[in-house]
Amino acid sequence: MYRGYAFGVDANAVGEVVFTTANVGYPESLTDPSYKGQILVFTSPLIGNYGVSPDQWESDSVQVSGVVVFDATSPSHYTSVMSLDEWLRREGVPGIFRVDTRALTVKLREVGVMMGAIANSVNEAFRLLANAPRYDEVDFTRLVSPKNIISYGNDDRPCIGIVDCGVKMSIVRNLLIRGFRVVRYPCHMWSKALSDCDGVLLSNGPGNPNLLTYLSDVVVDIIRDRKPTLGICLGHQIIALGAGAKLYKMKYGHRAINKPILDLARNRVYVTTHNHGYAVDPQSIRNTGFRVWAVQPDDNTVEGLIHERLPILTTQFHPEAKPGPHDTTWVFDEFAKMVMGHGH
Ligand SMILES: NC(=O)CC[C@H](N)C(=O)O
Repeated sequence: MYRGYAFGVDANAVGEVVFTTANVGYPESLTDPSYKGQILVFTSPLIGNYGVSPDQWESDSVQVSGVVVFDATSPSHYTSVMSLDEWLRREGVPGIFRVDTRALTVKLREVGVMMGAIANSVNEAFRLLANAPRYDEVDFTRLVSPKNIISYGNDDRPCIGIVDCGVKMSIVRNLLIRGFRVVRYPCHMWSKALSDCDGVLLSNGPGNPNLLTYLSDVVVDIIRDRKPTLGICLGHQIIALGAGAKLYKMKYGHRAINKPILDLARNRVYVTTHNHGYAVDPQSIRNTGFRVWAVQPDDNTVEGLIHERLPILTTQFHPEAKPGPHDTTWVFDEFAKMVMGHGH
């Protein structure tokens, strides 16, 4: 139990408690649909310094279940239209501040991520936890996937179909600036994305990828159609699963904007943005037709796969960054080349 003071909306929250070490980019993180179902702890002590502005949002609402910070500060920035506190009130999301986030992070690192609740009393917290389903058992993707098809850009351009499991808007923007038309499909409509578009992007998204059995055939069809494909984060995990590899749940995941990845093909290191709690078992890649092209050098997590023969590329990290460094936006250039027929 960690005591603190309430901010944001006056309500309870329950979810998987995870931490991010990102010291900036809280508006982007809080609107990242991949955080659905999670209570996000910021290890950086001052969150809110530069307020909130809609051009920072990665989706149209705050996606986390609750926010834990040491200090929720008042904003001082010319782009800010509201404080973090006001934003969370409007969005109906509770926060708690003056929590010893260092002690909480050490606990999560040592024991692993776990379900947690933000509540006004211990009894209330226990009641919430007793009634909540476990994070790993809920299909959160269904909650953040769009209900209808959404298109961006001119019809005369080559088209990328996003199988949208909760895509971050920066991914859409990275495709638009490379001259593509972009169409977001509800994830159960993946076969239409394949048939209607020149390339396919399997997006990031929340929750346990093993539950998404309705997406397992997408990989079979991508391989059969030789469809140029980019898989990002959850999309990378779906491609790995569909190819016959296995996933495991990490003890406390990678959520940061300064994670190194080692590019084994180019022998280079990039600093990248991560937000994942599951990862691909490297042993299980053998005989799938894929090879590992990137790893995280601290713990050897698989950070990218590439097909031996077909134009299929994946990243466990986030090439779109937001928040984070732009070292790996070239991944979108590679994908663009694959779609235009002169890449890998
Ligand atoms: N950002 C993502 O796409 C996250 C993927 C998956 N939900 C995980 O936690 O590993």
